Amino acid sequence: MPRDEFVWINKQRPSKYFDSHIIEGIGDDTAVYSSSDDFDELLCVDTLIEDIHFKKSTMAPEDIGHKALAVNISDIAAMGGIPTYYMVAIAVPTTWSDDELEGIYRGMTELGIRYKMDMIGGDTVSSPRGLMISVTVRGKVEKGRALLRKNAKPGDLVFLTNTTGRSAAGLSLLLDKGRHGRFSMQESELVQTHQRPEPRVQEGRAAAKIDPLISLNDISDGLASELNELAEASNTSIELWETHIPIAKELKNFPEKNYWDWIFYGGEDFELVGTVRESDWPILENEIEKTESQLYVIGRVLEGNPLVTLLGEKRKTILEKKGYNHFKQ
Ligand SMILES: Nc1ncnc2c1ncn2[C@@H]1O[C@H](COP(=O)(O)OP(=O)(O)OP(=O)(O)O)[C@@H](O)[C@H]1O
Ligand SMILES: Cc1ncc(C[n+]2csc(CCOP(=O)(O)O)c2C)c(N)n1
Ligand SMILES: [Mg+2]
Ligand SMILES: [Mg+2]
Ligand SMILES: [Mg+2]
Repeated sequence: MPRDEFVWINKQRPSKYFDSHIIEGIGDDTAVYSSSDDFDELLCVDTLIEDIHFKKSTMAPEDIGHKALAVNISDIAAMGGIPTYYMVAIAVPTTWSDDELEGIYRGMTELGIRYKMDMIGGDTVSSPRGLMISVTVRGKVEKGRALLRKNAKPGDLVFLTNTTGRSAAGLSLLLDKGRHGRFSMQESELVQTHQRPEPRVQEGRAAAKIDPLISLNDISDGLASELNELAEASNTSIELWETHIPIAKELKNFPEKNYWDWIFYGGEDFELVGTVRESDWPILENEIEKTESQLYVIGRVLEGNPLVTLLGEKRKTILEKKGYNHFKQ
């Protein structure tokens, strides 16, 4: 039987933590620990590997640098936090030139500057095959206000920023034509979403204003997978309403018939999905209006076993946790 990434990680979870300052260890988008009277610290690490997360044919060096930092900033956003510092570990094969490495750092630094983040260290090694870049990001959030997955409560509305499936559609185009291929305007939008995801920090900060605290997750492995994680962490059941799921205009015009697979299971959207009490919905809507993002209600949290279901006009289907799973591809 193939291993499952999530089952495996759960097995590594220590039964207790020595340090009483740890608020959340393994199990959310970032670790959370208390540091001062005003702020809690957030810490996360995500890694990109050549041929798994990118190929030279799908991403320019600048895109790889941007994305390696962006996916981590996205985890800070998913906690409602502000990113502050980062460290970079890189393993480099001889097949990568100095210019390409400069490009990676250019893409990363440009994004870091936009968020006023400081790069404070890292590590450099050689690699026998394939480039690896692993970024560790530290962030902060007002004391006791991290937006944990377990905050979802029965009765909450499920919300999503913008649309999903665009990154997977962009990847499909890139695998087909290569990054120097000819793309229509709409195709270029999809490609851009895949290569340069924009972390939703402003949106996470907007969500963090709501009291009591809401639940939030960023979408790396796919909408279905992330909602299953929310359901598991909060011991609730989640029902999605098919007619409420937003479909990006670029997907509607896409010749590919089955964009629903990309929407639910594609991954790497780095949008935010969460749950909010119905009475707080207008406040969230008002706060998100101040950002560049659209906000959609896509379902409701119910009591019951951790499960994600999709209610269509005629039928009800279970959305399995079958997004991207590193041990199952
Ligand atoms: N090898 C590992 N050892 C210990 N803890 C891990 C390991 N891999 C992941 N974790 C922890 O498991 C939890 C879930 O990690 P995961 O990487 O799935 O979250 P994510 O970063 O939100 O998702 P993604 O990596 O798909 O962007 C986090 O708390 C993370 O720190
Ligand atoms: C060349 C190429 N092939 C496939 C993919 C798709 N992909 C890779 S990892 C991942 C999930 C998120 O990763 P993680 O769980 O590490 O955050 C997805 C959707 C890609 N980006 N590039
Ligand atoms: Mg995450
Ligand atoms: Mg991770
Ligand atoms: Mg992540």
